[in-house]
Amino acid sequence: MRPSGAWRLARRGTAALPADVHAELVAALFTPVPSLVLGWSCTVLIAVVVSLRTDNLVLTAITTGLAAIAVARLVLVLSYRRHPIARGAEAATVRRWERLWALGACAFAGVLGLLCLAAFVEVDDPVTHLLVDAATIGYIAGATARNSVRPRVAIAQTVLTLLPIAAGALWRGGVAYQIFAVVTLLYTLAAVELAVTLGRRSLRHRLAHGEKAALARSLAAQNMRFEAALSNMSHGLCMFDRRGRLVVSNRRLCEIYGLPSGSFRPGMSVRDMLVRSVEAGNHPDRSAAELAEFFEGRLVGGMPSCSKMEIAGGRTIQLSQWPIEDGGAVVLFEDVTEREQAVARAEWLATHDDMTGLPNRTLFGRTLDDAVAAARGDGGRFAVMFIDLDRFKFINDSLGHAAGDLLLKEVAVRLARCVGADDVVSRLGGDEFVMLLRGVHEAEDVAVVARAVLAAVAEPIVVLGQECSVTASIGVAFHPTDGHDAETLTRNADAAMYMAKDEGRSCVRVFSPVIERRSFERLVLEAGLRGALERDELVLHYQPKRRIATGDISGVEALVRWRHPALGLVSPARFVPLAEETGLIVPIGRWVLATACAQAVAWQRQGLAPLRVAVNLSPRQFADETLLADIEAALAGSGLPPDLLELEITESMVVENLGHTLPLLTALRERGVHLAIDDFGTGYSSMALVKQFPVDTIKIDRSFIRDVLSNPEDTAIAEAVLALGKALDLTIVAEGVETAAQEAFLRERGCDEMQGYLFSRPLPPDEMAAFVTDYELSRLKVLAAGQEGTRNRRGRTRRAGKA
Ligand SMILES: Nc1nc2c(ncn2[C@@H]2O[C@@H]3COP(=O)(O)O[C@H]4[C@@H](O)[C@H](n5cnc6c(=O)[nH]c(N)nc65)O[C@@H]4COP(=O)(O)O[C@H]3[C@H]2O)c(=O)[nH]1
Repeated sequence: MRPSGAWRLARRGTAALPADVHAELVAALFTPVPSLVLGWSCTVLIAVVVSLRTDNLVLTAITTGLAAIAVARLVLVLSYRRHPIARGAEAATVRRWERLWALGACAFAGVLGLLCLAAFVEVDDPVTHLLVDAATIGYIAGATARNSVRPRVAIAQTVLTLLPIAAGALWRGGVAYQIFAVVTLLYTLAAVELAVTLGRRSLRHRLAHGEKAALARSLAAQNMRFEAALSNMSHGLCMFDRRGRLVVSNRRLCEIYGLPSGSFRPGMSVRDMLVRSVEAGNHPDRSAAELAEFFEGRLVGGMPSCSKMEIAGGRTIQLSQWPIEDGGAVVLFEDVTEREQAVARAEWLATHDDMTGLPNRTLFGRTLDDAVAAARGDGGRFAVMFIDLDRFKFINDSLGHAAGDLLLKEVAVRLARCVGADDVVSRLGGDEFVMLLRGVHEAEDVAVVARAVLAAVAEPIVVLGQECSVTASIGVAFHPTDGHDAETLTRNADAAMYMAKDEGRSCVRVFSPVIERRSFERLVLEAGLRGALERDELVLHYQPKRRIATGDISGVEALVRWRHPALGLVSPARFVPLAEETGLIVPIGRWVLATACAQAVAWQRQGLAPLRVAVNLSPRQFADETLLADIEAALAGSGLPPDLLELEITESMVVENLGHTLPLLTALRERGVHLAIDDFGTGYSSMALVKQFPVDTIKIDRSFIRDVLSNPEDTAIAEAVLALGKALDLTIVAEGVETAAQEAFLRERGCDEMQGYLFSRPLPPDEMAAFVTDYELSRLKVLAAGQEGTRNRRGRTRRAGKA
């Protein structure tokens, strides 16, 4: 059998002892005090008796020394009582007390031994010998027991006292004394063995006790750490035994369930715990019995599992449970409400438009995919409606993004009101919305929704105190005729929407092969437009205007064209809206201004009379802050006098941002540039506002001129604009005049100028110069012919008079 740790230590010296054990052993030497004092007193008393009885000087002297040592030891013991070895005392202190004790003990034993030896040598009295021997044996018996905790001291005392007795007995001689000496020696050996054995035993005992105490201390520390860890855990925790009884739980568990700390006590059943939780109002719609059924099955002997529990206040608690070896389980509770909400928010954001709350492109795509898949099974028909706000970019640019956002939010609310519960409205981004209309089969079904959408969007919207009006252009594609997948359907509805925009906006177009072709063309145009300026593919044509009363040319309008390498000469009606959307209109417009001004000067240099050149401005260009600088640069670069430049703007451009427009128009006017309102009658046509603008000319849109003779409404509008022009002393130009009858109508009502195919189509610069020259020549000829005719008539009259 291997010796235990204590046994091994007992055999080693002080240095190998743990400090606390050594301190305890040394402290044991000094207690109990009464037996000590009694032992010493008895020994000294017998020594005194022997001295008095024998009246021997040597014995008296030794007795005096013994008494002095006893007193010194008593002082030492009393001093120790005042300053006992404290817990955790330094090793040096312990060693000092041990040394002092050993010194006192050995001195006392040595002098006692000397007394015994002297008694045998000096006195021939068996009674004396018996007295000293009895006193010594008694002292040694007590000393061996007390000093066994430090066996070396015990052995030293035994040897120092008993060996002199044995030596004295031998010296005395005689059989009895010799037997006495031998017995004393044997007794010495027995006492030494006893001291060693007791010493080892007591050391073992103390070491074991020390180990136990250390273990207990470490367990207590571990418990404290466990308690601290339990209390400070961010998770709630509880442990159940195999009968489903609570073994331990922490404070956080009570916090999670809003219960006072200590509500869950060891020994409670799951059911008891759930009753507490139900009473606290955590489970408004579930009973403790229901909940317990759910838990108990999982707890005992269950598998590791994770589940979630919704509790009152919209909170979510995640429960993770693990079985433990003895058949019980540990359950961790985590309040995952915030995490769940963050995940839900992230998921929502990934699938919704944050601003309007509508499904975004991703979710709409998925919904449409599902609709396609479902329709594939039952051959169902549904429609995708693409909605784009007209002139939204202008509102955004002029009123600011905050206003634009508010407008989009309001539009989203209105669109949602136009559809049924099964339909979906989504915002794809910017001002683009798309709808999935499930319950529609015929174009007429869609038309009902489209009309509702147009009306809802057109209702004026007040944003940031400003009333705004927007319209919508709508494109529709049907499943399965216009596409068999989500992407194609959306793309074709988008193409139809562009068609609606091209055809005047605020209308609906259903996808068709024509639209498909146009949308392809649009893609081609979009791809080429960016480099058209650099590749020098843009050209200007000019259309002359004529004063109706006099017949002379009042000016020309510059109209841009794009010489597309594949599509030929592309009309501005097709690419200007595209340029407007992409912002390319700003550099294109800058080029038009510079080219038109330079051309006007070039014609003059060719010998033509000065012609005022009119240039169209687009909304985006008009809102661009470089416009004034661009105009000044065009005038300065060409040398054209400012009054020979006219800028054509639409009513809406002016009206929609008066704050920006009025100062700009005033600045242009101050520089002498002419201003004309184009397409008058198609927009706001607010007479009051026109009065405020520093404009020179109003152009009646050609859509009113086309049927001015046959459509009473168009007649009324044209007459009203002419009356307004007269009242405000503005020049009125009629656009799109194609017939002499239209011109006659306009002349009769006092229209100032006309522009249209009747007079001339837009012409390239050279042809324009030739046209003007020819026209002036023909006018001169007509004038000359008129004068010749007059002369001939006068001659005939004179001749007739003479006759
Ligand atoms: N049916 C018919 N049409 C006639 C008649 N007389 C003239 N037109 C057409 O009417 C348009 C007049 O220009 P607009 O109203 O300013 O309308 C212009 C203008 O708004 C825009 N545009 C043209 N050039 C520019 C430009 O340089 N910058 C900007 N921003 N827009 C331009 O494109 C529009 C269309 O220009 P165009 O295709 O050149 O079409 C021109 C012209 O060719 C007629 O008797 N009958």
